[in-house]
Amino acid sequence: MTTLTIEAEALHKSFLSGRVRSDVLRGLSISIAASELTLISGPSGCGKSTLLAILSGLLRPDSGRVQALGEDLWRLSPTAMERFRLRHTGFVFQGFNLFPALTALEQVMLPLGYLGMPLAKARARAMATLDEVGLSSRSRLRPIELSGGEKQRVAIARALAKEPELLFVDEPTSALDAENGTLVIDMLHHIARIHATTVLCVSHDPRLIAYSDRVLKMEDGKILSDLRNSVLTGAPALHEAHSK
Ligand SMILES: Nc1ncnc2c1ncn2[C@@H]1O[C@H](COP(=O)(O)OP(=O)(O)OP(=O)(O)O)[C@@H](O)[C@H]1O
Repeated sequence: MTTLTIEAEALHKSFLSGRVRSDVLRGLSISIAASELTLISGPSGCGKSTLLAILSGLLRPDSGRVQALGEDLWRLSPTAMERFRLRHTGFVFQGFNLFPALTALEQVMLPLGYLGMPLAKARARAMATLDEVGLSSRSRLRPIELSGGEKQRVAIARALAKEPELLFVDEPTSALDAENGTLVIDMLHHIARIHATTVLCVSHDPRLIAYSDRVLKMEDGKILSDLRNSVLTGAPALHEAHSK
């Protein structure tokens, strides 16, 4: 049976630029299954990042509802929302968002400190997570000493170390070359599989499709199609499940 971790209903979001209002999400509904890598793809400006921000508790929708891990997300108080994000979610962004002054190990330890984890335990966990992304030998280096692919892997380790149920990923490969891009995609797939993490990724990188369990295509503020990858069930390619 599929367990749903995120269910959103009738999301609307518009932005005002000067006097012009643009409707970015127009009554979008979506359900995300647990322990899968779901990819949201679609043309530039169609609202992918806006949707991700709303589903992850970073941006309030104008209307509609988001149920995440059983919580009615946008009814939480600001403090409860902050706690929810700290305990249950991890983020990976296109620009890595690493602190220039911190080593790879310190970057990964940081959120564990916010969670109140004792230093020795946080250090051991951070080292184990860096090892998992193939960077144990790079733990003492600062971002300036790391390649783009390595920086993104540190960002993944930082998000993963606190073992979040939900991992939100925005354009993880757009700053990377083909080899590093593929490595990062493979890693996200591995995380969903091995850690049973729900990974929700927005990207227009077609390489991500083959690694995703499900691909949702967005256009004009709505989900146009919902494709399930049947690689896991032995079939070779994506097939159309249904469209909304
Ligand atoms: N804070 C904001 N204020 C005004 N307009 C915004 C804001 N955030 C997003 N938009 C607009 O909303 C639309 C959707 O943006 P969004 O970043 O969600 O698209 P996207 O599909 O992720 O695009 P891309 O693939 O290029 O990153 C765009 O037209 C963008 O300019």
